[in-house]
Amino acid sequence: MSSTRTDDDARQGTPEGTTGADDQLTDPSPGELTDRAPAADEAPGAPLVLVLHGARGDLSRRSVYPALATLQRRRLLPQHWALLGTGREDMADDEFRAHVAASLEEFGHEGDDPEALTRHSVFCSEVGDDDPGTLPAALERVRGVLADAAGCDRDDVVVVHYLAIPPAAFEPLTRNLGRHGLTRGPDGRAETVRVVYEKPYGTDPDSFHRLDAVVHDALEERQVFRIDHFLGKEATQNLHVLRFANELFESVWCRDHVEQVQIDVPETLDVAQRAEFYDATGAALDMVVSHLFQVAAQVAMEPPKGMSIDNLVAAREAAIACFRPLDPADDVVLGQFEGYRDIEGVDDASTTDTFIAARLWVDNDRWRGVPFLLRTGKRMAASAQRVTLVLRRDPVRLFGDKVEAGLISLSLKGDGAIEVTTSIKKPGPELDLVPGTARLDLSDVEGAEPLSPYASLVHDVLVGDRTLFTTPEGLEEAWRAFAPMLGDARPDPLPYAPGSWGPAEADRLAEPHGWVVRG
Ligand SMILES: NC(=O)C1=CN([C@@H]2O[C@H](COP(=O)(O)OP(=O)(O)OC[C@H]3O[C@@H](n4cnc5c(N)ncnc54)[C@H](OP(=O)(O)O)[C@@H]3O)[C@@H](O)[C@H]2O)C=CC1
Ligand SMILES: O=C1O[C@H](COP(=O)(O)O)[C@@H](O)[C@H](O)[C@H]1O
Repeated sequence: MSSTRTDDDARQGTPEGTTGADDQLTDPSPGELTDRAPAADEAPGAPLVLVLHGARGDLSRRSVYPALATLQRRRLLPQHWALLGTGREDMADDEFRAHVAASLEEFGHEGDDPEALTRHSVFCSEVGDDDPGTLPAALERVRGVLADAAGCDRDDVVVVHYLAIPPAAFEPLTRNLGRHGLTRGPDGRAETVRVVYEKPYGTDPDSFHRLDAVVHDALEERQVFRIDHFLGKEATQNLHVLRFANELFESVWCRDHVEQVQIDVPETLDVAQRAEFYDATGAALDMVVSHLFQVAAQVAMEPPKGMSIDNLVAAREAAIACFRPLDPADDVVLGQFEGYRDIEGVDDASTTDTFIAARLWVDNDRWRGVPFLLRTGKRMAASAQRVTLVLRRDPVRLFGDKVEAGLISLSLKGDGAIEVTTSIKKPGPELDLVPGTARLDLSDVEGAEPLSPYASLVHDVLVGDRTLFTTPEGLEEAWRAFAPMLGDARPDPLPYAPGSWGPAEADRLAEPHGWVVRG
């Protein structure tokens, strides 16, 4: 998110703008770490220890190692760094390095250099309630080695704890990090220690409050980075640039010109790989209260006072504060795909939603009366991640009903794309109006070097940029708006055929235009 950083944003002694070396730790065993001299064109940065809790887990393999490999390849890691993987059972360093390499083999990208990552990697056992495990000692040793190599004080080494562990473990691990003195630097300063929380950060308002109280017992808010990876997507980051840097878009970004906003994430994906997690969660909790609400807020926000981190976060959260609590009776349709209950790990009588379509209202002057249509589900007809502003039709009606609604649409998938659909004259002898779409794939932009959401967000953590992370105030408002879905008013999920667009009742919500993503 560096394009929006300003000089006065807190950097907290971070390696902003550094160009990391690609091989400085020739033997990463704690106590034996060495470093090579930086090349002349490598800017120095604060050394970094990334402590990856849950290093053997699915998210680490699928997303975190590939993100680190990308950052390493793109020279976006600081010059001196190390990866400490943790787990409740110990593991030999060599085995861990093989695990990282195998993960990159499976989930990495062309050009990744596993060795450039594994030479920085060591494994240690997780901190427990009473037993500190091997982590605190390993951290101290690595901190010392990196400080020596960088020629800086041990106090200046930045430590990032990434909690890639099940959400139920967030509270106990946070307590244990505090208990074993891992939430502060050696000099007691908070600035050099950051903690990244995966989603979900609480599964209802109570668990959110409980977790946040534990987190704030152990950490200062500025140390906390709550990930919502939809905010890290290139196209999501482009939303406010598209709008605030271009009069063409900003001038129509309001109720006078926009008839509907659609945030649509249908997925063909099944849930069999994680049936137990999914059956306890469902589509609404998995996607809406987190990702879709945050993206809705990115669309709905008022122009921030400036482009600093604080201003952008405040603008996004002010938008969430205007979300009207969902009306489960009128504005929500839940679905469950046929055959879901036959999946191993799913309760035979499960009423878990695998689909949700919801109409969200944003009660402010800009958006009053404009429905924000949110939809997502598993086993649907197609996969897409699309934000669309459906524009009001030709106000002077010169062309009668021939004019299709104009669309401003962003695809959040992959590297992202921006599309504008307008009515045009079909070239030819007649005055035939047809819709025409201009599309810009963000990866085609000259000089573009798109980052995956995880690479982008991990990089932001390393440089201390909190723009794209959620805050307790914003989450509090998100839970307030979602709360009616947690009570007795929650509608029963309607059955839908796998490979379909969900229950037909969901089409009612998107009238009069209908869902833009239709296959
Ligand atoms: N997987 C994904 O694609 C996504 C995951 N997430 C989030 O990321 C986090 C991790 O998910 P994922 O990797 O799938 O989860 P896993 O179930 O794979 O667990 C990750 C690791 O956490 C450790 N672990 C398990 N239970 C505990 C515990 N009680 N205390 C401490 N450590 C524990 C285990 O390591 P060990 O046995 O070595 O201790 C395990 O390998 C979750 O919060 C999830 O919601 C978010 C988006 C996508
Ligand atoms: O967090 C989640 O997101 C994915 C979809 O996001 P993607 O960008 O990684 O495709 C979703 O499939 C999953 O259920 C949810 O937990």
